[in-house]
Amino acid sequence: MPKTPKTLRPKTRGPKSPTPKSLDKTDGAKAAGKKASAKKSATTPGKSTKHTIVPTPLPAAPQATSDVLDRLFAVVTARRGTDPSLSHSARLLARGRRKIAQKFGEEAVECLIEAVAGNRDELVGESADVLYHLIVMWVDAAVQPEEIWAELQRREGVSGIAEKAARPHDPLAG
Ligand SMILES: N=c1c2ncn([C@@H]3O[C@H](COP(=O)(O)OP(=O)(O)OP(=O)(O)O)[C@@H](O)[C@H]3O)c2ncn1[C@@H]1O[C@H](COP(=O)(O)O)[C@@H](O)[C@H]1O
Repeated sequence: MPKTPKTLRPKTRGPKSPTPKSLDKTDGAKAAGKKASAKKSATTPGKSTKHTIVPTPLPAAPQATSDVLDRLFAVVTARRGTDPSLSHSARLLARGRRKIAQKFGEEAVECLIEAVAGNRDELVGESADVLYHLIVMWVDAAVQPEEIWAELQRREGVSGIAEKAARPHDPLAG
């Protein structure tokens, strides 16, 4: 039976909407303020009192940073050789390099489709899929994330235009 195209399958992962509003500190404080003033007017109808209710700030959501990539790499590395029925990473790693590369390619294509279509939220979700599958590929190939970070750092401050112009001229390139 032909496989259902992945784009038609329901996605179980991927933030389809940005950070929930309830996690937003500013909105939370606003909401708490509204609630407090509603309470206040309910207890003192038509008259203001000298009591001020200070809203309790909601705890801030932990800041998401790119450190998550290092943590994900450690988790995927630890999954290697574990029960494939319990871990998607273990399953992918057990299926081998070709399958891992294929999955990465599929996710990359889905990512570019969303980019071209201008679907911003879907692009965020697909980008996370691409990074996850790229990390599985690094684990399979025994590439450490630090090697990638070092390569990016080496390139820092070097314009791509300047780098290309400095390459030895290839007479066959025209
Ligand atoms: N970030 C991810 C992540 N992104 C996507 N996926 C999974 O990737 C799968 C993609 O499904 P597909 O149908 O495309 O792929 P498939 O099941 O290989 O299907 P076929 O193509 O073989 O038919 C889904 O099961 C997603 O849940 C992920 N699975 C795991 N992680 C991270 O990896 C950690 C470890 O996960 P496990 O290894 O599953 O414990 C988790 O805690 C997460 O942090």
